[in-house]
Order: sequence, then structure tokens, then C-alpha cells
Amino acid sequence: MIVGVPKEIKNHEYRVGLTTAAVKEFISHGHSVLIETGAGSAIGFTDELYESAGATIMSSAEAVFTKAEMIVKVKEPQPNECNMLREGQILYTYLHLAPDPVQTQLLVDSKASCIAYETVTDRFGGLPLLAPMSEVAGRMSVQAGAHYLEKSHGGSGTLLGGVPGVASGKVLIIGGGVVGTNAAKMAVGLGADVTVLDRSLPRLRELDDIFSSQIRTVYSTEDAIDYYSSRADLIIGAVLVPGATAPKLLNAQHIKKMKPGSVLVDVAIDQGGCFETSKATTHQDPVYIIDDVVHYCVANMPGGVARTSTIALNNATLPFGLALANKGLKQAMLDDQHLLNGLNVHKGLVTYKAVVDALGSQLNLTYCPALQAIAM
Ligand SMILES: NC(=O)C1=CN([C@@H]2O[C@H](COP(=O)(O)OP(=O)(O)OC[C@H]3O[C@@H](n4cnc5c(N)ncnc54)[C@H](O)[C@@H]3O)[C@@H](O)[C@H]2O)C=CC1
Ligand SMILES: CC(=O)C(=O)O
Ligand SMILES: [Mg+2]
Repeated sequence: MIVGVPKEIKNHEYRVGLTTAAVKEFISHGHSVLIETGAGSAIGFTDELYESAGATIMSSAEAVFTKAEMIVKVKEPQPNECNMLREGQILYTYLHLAPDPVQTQLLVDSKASCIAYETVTDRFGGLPLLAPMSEVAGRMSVQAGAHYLEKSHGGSGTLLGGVPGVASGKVLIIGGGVVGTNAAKMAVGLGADVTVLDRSLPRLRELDDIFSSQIRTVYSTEDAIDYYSSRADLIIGAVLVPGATAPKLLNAQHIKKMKPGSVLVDVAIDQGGCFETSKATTHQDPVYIIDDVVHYCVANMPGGVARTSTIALNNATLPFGLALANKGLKQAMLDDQHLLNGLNVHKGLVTYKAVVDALGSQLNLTYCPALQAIAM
């Protein structure tokens, strides 16, 4: 198969779909790899290194999209990238369609087969292609929060770890999955006072096993959100209903009641955000202030540590990418229900139910279960 990797074009996005090591794997399985010039140069994967791994360097994204049978990316395709996709072509990347009607319509119109990293599953009930970036974003969320709590960055001037004689800052993490767990690790490491809310009791039990008395686990109710949000210095939004728009768990009234200079980090912003006042921001302009509360809502946080993130992402995406290239879309999906769960759009049909639930009333979408769609 001809596999193509364009340069990412989202604001300050320096990750790249394939590392040089991953290119070597595709080449050794008999595939060709086309890399847009400069796709990885910002993080040390130069054109020369890609060439020595066996790839061919292409002068433009257009050339990659025209020739490749499978496009491997990181972030959701931007409109001009969607317009270059075609029927029969595989798109393998993050999509986050439920909060994004424009992209959804463009992918439907392209008739390409679009696999969302974030809805591929594993046999443990996890999301293996989201997990590495959630690990990164969870860890970064506390770094970002600590930074914006500093007075000169708009915050209240609170040190999360406190010092002897002064209490630690209070961190509230809503959603105790991969992002939440990694945020808790960093916050505990800094010496903060950490509370994690989740509505899954099994998840709270696992957190209790990991952290014991280092954190407070609380079942997520409206009462709990009211109580803990009004006391927090830093709140991290880390909930997920896979493939769906994030539930809004903190409303504008909660935010008004927060302490001046406290900070919100809405990691769930890529699924629309879990705070009512959240709107997506970029690494270039990451924060804004509403009611004296600093909002950090960067939708591609791992892009900030692009080298670590690219390698971590490739560790997870490579086996599925190779299966697609070795077997072709249909056979790879028939052989692996977990990869099939990643298919969101195929031949103009939406194959992921939560996307139709979120956007069906706005767009004229046709839902078709993935297994049925690939059989057509
Ligand atoms: N902004 C960014 O750059 C990035 C964003 N993300 C996003 O972070 C979010 C979280 O991802 P993961 O931690 O991997 O998901 P996860 O599935 O591991 O964890 C989500 C947790 O939220 C809990 N939850 C769901 N609804 C809830 C509710 N109403 N109240 C309380 N808890 C609730 C679930 O029980 C689960 O434990 C996702 O939207 C993901 O796409 C991930 C990586 C990077
Ligand atoms: C998961 C995601 O949105 C990211 O890594 O940018
Ligand atoms: Mg206030």
C-alpha cells in the first residue's frame, strides 16, 4: 500500500503521523511511504532521516494526498485537507467529529474511509490510541494550571504545593480516567490537595488503590461539583463519553462562584469541552478570562511536547496502521472488532452512532453500522 504523511497544519502542531522508526516498519512490510517535506523537521525527524528510513519526500501536501492510498495524520483534517480526500482512500488520525459539524460534513462528502484514533478500542475496555495522548495531556494539565496560577500569568498567586506553614493549593479533577489519573500523579507529586470526581465507582476504587490516602475520591454528583468547584484553585476537566460531545458539568454560575484567579484547564475541549464557558484555544493564545477565572482550553495539548507525543502516539498507532496496510481496510476490520470501532465515516455513511446522535439534527446524516458499511 502507498502510505502518505502530510505535514500537520493546525496552529503550533509539530507532531507527525509516522516516526522514522514507523516508516522503517512499513517499508519492511513491503509498503511505500510518502512524506511531505518538512513534516517532522521541527522535532528532529528530518527529510534526510526519513529518506534513509526508506521514505520518498514529496514537495507538497497535494502530492501526498493524490498518490497515497492511506493518509496517516495526527490532528483532525482541516477543510483544505478534507477536500483532497477521495473515495476508497483511508484516513487514519484523530477526528473528534461529534462537536464538529463542518468536518463531519466534509468527510461525508469526501466518501473516504475515516478512522478516528479516539474510538478504536481494546479488549480491556480502553481506548488504546487515545490513551498515550491522554497521558501526555493529563500530565501537562497540571503544569499548565500551575503556570497560570502565577500572578503574572493572570492567576491568584497560589503555589500548588504550598510551603511549610501555608496550605497546598486545591486541585479538582473531574473525570478519573487516563487524563485524570495522570493529572492526579502530577498534582500529588507537587504536593497539592487533590480531589477526583468520577461517576464510575469501579474507577474510583482503582484510583483509591493507586493513590490510597494521597487523594480524595468522590462520586460525581451536582452537589459534589458545587461544593468542590467553589473551593478549588485549579479544576481539570477530564471526562469522556467515547465519541460523543462532552457533558457540560460546570455551568456559568459555578464559574462565577470560583475564587478570583483560579484556573480551569478543560482537557475535554477536543470533544466540545465540559465547562459551559469553554471555547477552544491554541498554543499561540492558550487562555482567556471569564469572571476572574483563567480558562485554558487548548485542543491539541500534546502538540506542545511534540517529540514525546509523536513517539508515544506511534507506539500505539503502528500495529493497527500496519494491519490496515497489510490486509486492506475491509479485511483488517473484519479481523479486528476493535479497529472496526474506529471507523466513523465510510463511503458517505456515518458509521459511529454517537456522531449521528450529536449531529443528526443539524446535518442530513445517514447512519450505517460499521460492519454493514464495510460489507457494501
Ligand atoms: N485537549 C487535548 O489536547 C486532549 C484531550 N483529550 C481528551 O480528554 C478527555 C478525557 O480522555 P481520557 O481520560 O482518555 O478518557 P477516559 O475514558 O480514560 O476517562 C474519562 C472518565 O470520565 C468519566 N466520566 C464520564 N462522564 C462523567 C461525568 N458525567 N461525571 C464524572 N465523570 C465522568 C468516566 O467514567 C471516565 O473515568 C477526552 O475528551 C479526550 O479526547 C485527550 C488528550 C489530549
Ligand atoms: C487527542 C487529541 O486531541 C490530541 O492529541 O491532540
Ligand atoms: Mg468569581
